[in-house]
Amino acid sequence: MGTPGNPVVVGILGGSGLYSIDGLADGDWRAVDSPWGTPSDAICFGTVGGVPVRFLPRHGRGHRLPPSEIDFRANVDALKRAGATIIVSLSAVGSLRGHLPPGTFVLVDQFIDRTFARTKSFFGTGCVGHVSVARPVCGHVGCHVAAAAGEIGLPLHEGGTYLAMEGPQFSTFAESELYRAWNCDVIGMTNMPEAKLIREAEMCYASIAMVTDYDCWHPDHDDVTVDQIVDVLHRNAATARALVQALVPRLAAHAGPCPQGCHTALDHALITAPEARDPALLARLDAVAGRVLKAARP
Ligand SMILES: CSC[C@H]1O[C@H](OP(=O)(O)O)[C@H](O)[C@@H]1O
Ligand SMILES: Nc1ncnc2[nH]cnc12
Repeated sequence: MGTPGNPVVVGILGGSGLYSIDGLADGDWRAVDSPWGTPSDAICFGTVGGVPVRFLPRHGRGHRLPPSEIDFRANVDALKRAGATIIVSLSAVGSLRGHLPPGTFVLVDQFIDRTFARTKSFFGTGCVGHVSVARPVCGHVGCHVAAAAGEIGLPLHEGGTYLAMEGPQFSTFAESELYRAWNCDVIGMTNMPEAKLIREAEMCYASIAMVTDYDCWHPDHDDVTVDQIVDVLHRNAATARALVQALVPRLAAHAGPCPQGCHTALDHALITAPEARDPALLARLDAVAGRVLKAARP
C-alpha cells in the first residue's frame, strides 16, 4: 500500500537480534536526520525483489539502546522521510500463554500500553491532535503477513494482545500474572509508543512478535534471561528473514492508499485552530503531518 502518487516503500523495524536484513539488495546505510531527535541508527536503503525497503534496527547496530532510550519519534519520522508507507516490526516477546511456546510467531493485533517514561505523540501545545488507535495495526498488511507465512510454511498465530512494559527489568511474578489475567498474550518493551506514532504519521503498521520465553509465570520453565532470548532468536533469525523475503513483494502488489485508512489517519484529528498553531511545531511536523497541514494552509 502506497500513498497516492507514491509507490509502496516497506519500512522494517528490526528488534533484538535483528540488526541487518540478509537478502536486502544494494543495501546502503544512510544517516537520515529528524527534527525530533536522533534515530537509533542510520537506515539501510535497499530492495527486496525490486521493492524499496528501508531497514532500521530499533536498538541500533550492536544493541546500544535500551527500550526507554529509543527515540521513537525520531525513528518513525526518519522512516517516513526515507519514504516508508508501511512499517513492519519484528520483535522478541515473552509468552503469557501456555499455547504460545518459544519459537512461535504471533501476528499481534492489540496492545495494552503500560509504558510511562516515553514521549508518545508528535502533537502537543500549538498543534493538538487526537488519532484513533482502536485498531492499531493494519489488517491489510496483516493479511499479507499471514499469506507470506503460509508461502514459507511458517505456522503463524494470528491475533494477540501485546503488553508493552517500560523495562528494562523483566516483570515480577505478580505483574506477569496480572497481565495474564488481563488476557494479554505476549509481553515486550518496544511496540508502544511505536504503534501510536506510526498511526499519527499515517503509515500502515504490523507487528510480528517472535516468542522467546515464558516470562516468569510458567511453573515448568525458568524465569526469562537475556541468554535464553538470544538463543531462541538465533534459532529464529533465518525464519524471520525468509518471512521478510516472501512478504515484501506481496505488499508491493497493493499500490494506492490503505483501505483501512492508515494513510488518512489525520483527516479528522487536528483540533487547534489554524491561527492558534505554533509555526515551530508545524515545521517539525512537515513529514509526519505535511499532507493535512498543506491542505489547511490558506
Ligand atoms: C533483549 S531481550 C528484551 C528486549 O527485546 C525486545 O525488544 P524488541 O521488541 O526490539 O525485539 C523487548 O521488547 C526488549 O526491548
Ligand atoms: N519476557 C519478556 N518481557 C519483556 N520483554 C521481552 N522480550 C522478550 N521476552 C520478554
